[in-house]
Amino acid sequence: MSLESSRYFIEHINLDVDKEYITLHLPIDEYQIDEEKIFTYFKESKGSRYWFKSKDNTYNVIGINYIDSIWRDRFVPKAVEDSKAALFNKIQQEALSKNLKSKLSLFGGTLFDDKSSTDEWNDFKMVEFHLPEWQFDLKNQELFLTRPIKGLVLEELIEEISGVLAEIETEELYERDKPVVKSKRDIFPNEWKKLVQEAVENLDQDFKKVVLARQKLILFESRAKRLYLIRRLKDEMDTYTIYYEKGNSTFVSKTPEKLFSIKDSELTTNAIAGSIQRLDDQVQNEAHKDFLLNDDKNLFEHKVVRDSIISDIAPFSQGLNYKKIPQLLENRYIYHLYTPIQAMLKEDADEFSILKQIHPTPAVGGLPKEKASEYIKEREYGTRGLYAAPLGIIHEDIECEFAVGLRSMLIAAKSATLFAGCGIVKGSDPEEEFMETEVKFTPMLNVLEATTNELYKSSDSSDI
Ligand SMILES: C=C(O[C@H]1C=CC=C(C(=O)O)[C@@H]1O)C(=O)O
Repeated sequence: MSLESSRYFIEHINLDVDKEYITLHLPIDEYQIDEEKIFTYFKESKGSRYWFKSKDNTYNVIGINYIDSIWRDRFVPKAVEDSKAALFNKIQQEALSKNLKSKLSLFGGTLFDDKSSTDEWNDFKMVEFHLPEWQFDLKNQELFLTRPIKGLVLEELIEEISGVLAEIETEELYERDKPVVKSKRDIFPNEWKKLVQEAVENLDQDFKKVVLARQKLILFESRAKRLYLIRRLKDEMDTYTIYYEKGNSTFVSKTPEKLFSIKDSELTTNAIAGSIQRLDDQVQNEAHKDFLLNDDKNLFEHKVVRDSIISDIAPFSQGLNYKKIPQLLENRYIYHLYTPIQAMLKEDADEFSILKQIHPTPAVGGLPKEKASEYIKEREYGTRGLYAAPLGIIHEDIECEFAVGLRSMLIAAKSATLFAGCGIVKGSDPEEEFMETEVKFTPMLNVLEATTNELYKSSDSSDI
């Protein structure tokens, strides 16, 4: 940051005493900083940090210290919209340079559903979005710093910012200890297979699909090192990176699935459903891809997801665009059937009403949506919390991007709970679905370097 030019802008700011916060927005492209250095510098802020990187790199945002938040125990779109407007209204936003690209954002989302939560999700509320004190936009190399206006000396702030940036830049990055995994075990594996069988028997002409998830529990010898995770999360391409600390919990996801994004009144979303494993063997992979693109069960599973998303967004749209035949989405460990969808939004559309309507898509819930959601709430073991939930970035206007928290885990002091599910339709086979969930655990097992089977507890794996 050129101090001189920022000083020029600072001198022309009049603090607005009717506002609670001031946000300074400035370029940081002169500094060599990255996510690891930022997290290393702000180690004292543990429990109040996030990192959200979108699949296409539209966003690569890190937030440190939740200075203010909007939250609700129930998801009422109008109430959340009002809280968002009230929060942005408290902020005096000042740009310290011309031609800046990023926008001030809130990060957060909603829980999967309102099933009363076990203790493990206590740190997270039904709906919450956070305004960070420090928001680093690594894509555009810009910074937003938000501070209370009361008692503020603006000139000192600019010295503080350049001091902090210089220190971040010189942070030493050294080898991080990998978490020592003591054991891993599937939670109720046999019961889950029975549940799948029961669902297959319950499905009919009306109740077409339900997504059933299961969990894997990993225990560490000592506390999981967060900086180690940050480094490991850089590894996988073509997925979102979601790293979300709140209190004593950390939710981590490497999801391939966008829920939707809105930019310039255009909504972009996709249907992702229907899967097959990706192997190291090129010949076998070609056979897998060919099978997936032509398999009736997977094509049906995909079509119900696509049609449901389209009917959910239709009331908000004045034009829809998508192809009838699905494409392939190639992730590191898995292939999915994939249909990109675009919609031009009506003028009065708002992001929270769309979010409420579209989530859960049948890729994570089922069809019909209400019936499937009830089934999951009643029959699935445990609470999903942020697994398969919408998480993302919102702005003062309607622009936003939400991902679906798949391929994910919840980390507490000395444990990680991994989540994976799959779409059950008529004809699904419990053993095959079990194997598919195994594949979907791989991204998080890989982050923890816990892919080896030797770590499985020899005792009854359903015993938790
Ligand atoms: C529910 C999950 O994946 C969904 C997303 C893509 C493909 C899916 C499938 O083929 O079953 C699932 O619907 C999960 O990863 O936990």
